[in-house]
Amino acid sequence: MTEQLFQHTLWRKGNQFRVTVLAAEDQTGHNPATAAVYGNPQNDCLVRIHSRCVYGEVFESDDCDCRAQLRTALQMIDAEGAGVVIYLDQEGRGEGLRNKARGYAYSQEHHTDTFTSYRALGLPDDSRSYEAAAELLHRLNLESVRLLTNNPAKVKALQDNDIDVKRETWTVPVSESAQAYLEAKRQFGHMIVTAQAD
Ligand SMILES: Nc1nc2c(ncn2[C@@H]2O[C@H](COP(=O)(O)OP(=O)(O)OP(=O)(O)O)[C@@H](O)[C@H]2O)c(=O)[nH]1
Repeated sequence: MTEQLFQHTLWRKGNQFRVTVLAAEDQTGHNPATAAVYGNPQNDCLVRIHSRCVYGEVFESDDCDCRAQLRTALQMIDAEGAGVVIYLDQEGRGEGLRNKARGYAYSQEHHTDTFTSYRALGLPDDSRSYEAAAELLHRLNLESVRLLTNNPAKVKALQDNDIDVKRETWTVPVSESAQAYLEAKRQFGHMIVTAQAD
């Protein structure tokens, strides 16, 4: 089925932005890829592709960097006046909340990091896909972007979908309790330079 863009505006901290939802017309029951589009983004604009984390973003858990990254990306793009934040409903690195919660419980019982726990539970390290994000960028006429990420899989996924990517190195200050998570991501190949505690 052909996917369509559904668009409208919202306000954030006094600035208006455009919401762009990429979905099949009759798509209900799960959340499609969504973009917050600031200003009039052109090639080489700042882009953040962010996967859902209910613990960090909604419950304000300090155990991961998800909330800090999302807020920082929104602030940076808002400050530049143009750019895109794409939000993907890919909780728990694509495994969903049930398996994410199982992983957390396993980690707390066995003192393992998140990747070790997933493996012990027979789950893939990361089952996310970024095709919908690439499609959204194409629909926004963006062929090259400055991507806010430390995750090489996101860079490769966009490149594989014919988008030229310059990785925007960033360091988002996070609390002490997120350091173990950052270290696990680093060992898994994320290009995290330093992790600052606030
Ligand atoms: N299983 C599990 N998933 C987590 C944990 N903390 C965060 N996540 C998930 O990890 C993913 C983080 O996604 P993003 O913030 O988009 O990106 P990233 O892969 O960390 O890479 P960056 O672009 O560098 O931030 C989301 O799917 C979260 O739900 C955790 O402790 N355990």
